[in-house]
Amino acid sequence: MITLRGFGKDYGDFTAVENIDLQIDAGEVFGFIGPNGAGKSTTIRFLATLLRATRGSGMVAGCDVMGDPVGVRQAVGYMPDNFGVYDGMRVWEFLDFFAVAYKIGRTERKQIIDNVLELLDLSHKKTDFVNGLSRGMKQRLCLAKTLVHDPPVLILDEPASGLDPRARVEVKALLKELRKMGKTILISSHILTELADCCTSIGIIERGQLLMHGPIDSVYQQIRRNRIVEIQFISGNEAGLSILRSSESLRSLEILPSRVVAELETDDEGLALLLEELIRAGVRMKSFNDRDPTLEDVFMTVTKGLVS
Ligand SMILES: Nc1ncnc2c1ncn2[C@@H]1O[C@H](COP(=O)(O)OP(=O)(O)OP(=O)(O)O)[C@@H](O)[C@H]1O
Repeated sequence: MITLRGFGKDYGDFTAVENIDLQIDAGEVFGFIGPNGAGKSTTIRFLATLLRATRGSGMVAGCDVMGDPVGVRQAVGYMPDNFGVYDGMRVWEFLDFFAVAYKIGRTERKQIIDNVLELLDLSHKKTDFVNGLSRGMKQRLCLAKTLVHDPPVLILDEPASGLDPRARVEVKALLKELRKMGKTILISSHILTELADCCTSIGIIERGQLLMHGPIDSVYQQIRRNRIVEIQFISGNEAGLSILRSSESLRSLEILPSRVVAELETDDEGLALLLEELIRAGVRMKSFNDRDPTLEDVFMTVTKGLVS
């Protein structure tokens, strides 16, 4: 549904995105992850036909991004990272404005607006002024406007940024609903945990380079050779830390107030030996937990060496 071939963008002599190759299949929810300034919005704005590529090309729903921008716009619902509205615009007028832009007829528009408002739980705000809505509701309204022309592809730039936890949960639930409706979704975020449970695949971008991408399970597996162990000491902390530090398999060590998080390049046997060594040295622990990597672990592992 979305393909990038050698996409790159320079702003003057600054390279914001190098050469990205990417493929997102129909029905996927692709999480585009990277810190501020990594090149997410630049890539997204290209796919939304708002920016020309310096090199490479892209296809969305069978339409060439640069050769057939009108076709791409018809296929895409785009949510920018920030959006403005005219003063004095009511919720239904905002949606009507976009529906007219997509050349949807008057009677059809009324029905569509009611449907998307219902889907996004905004029916009761239909005649309110947009500027009077809470941030969470504004984000939902912006999501609603991406749906008015029923596009197969949604491209959402940080849809949950600045929202409180409850509103973020609502956005996630909506994404799941939209996926069930068969939409292909590209969603960007710099908050990793935000995307962990709603994506089917992810791409990690850092300084304009796509460092890794693929189905979320295979990305986890690729870093699975590094084990993340959380240890809670009761006593013998110093001896415990010194054993960890002298372990050849140690890749990183994070000392938190409540626990120690060690990343070790080892297998089950290696972990068992380490645990034995700690116990033999008299270190007392209330937990030694080999936990599954989180999206954050994936990100830290993948970007290692590139993030200064
Ligand atoms: N119009 C522009 N002119 C010059 N530099 C730009 C322009 N737009 C973006 N950049 C630069 O390109 C780089 C990538 O920016 P981009 O907005 O794509 O990153 P991002 O990953 O979306 O970050 P954020 O999460 O902060 O939005 C940044 O260093 C940014 O300063």
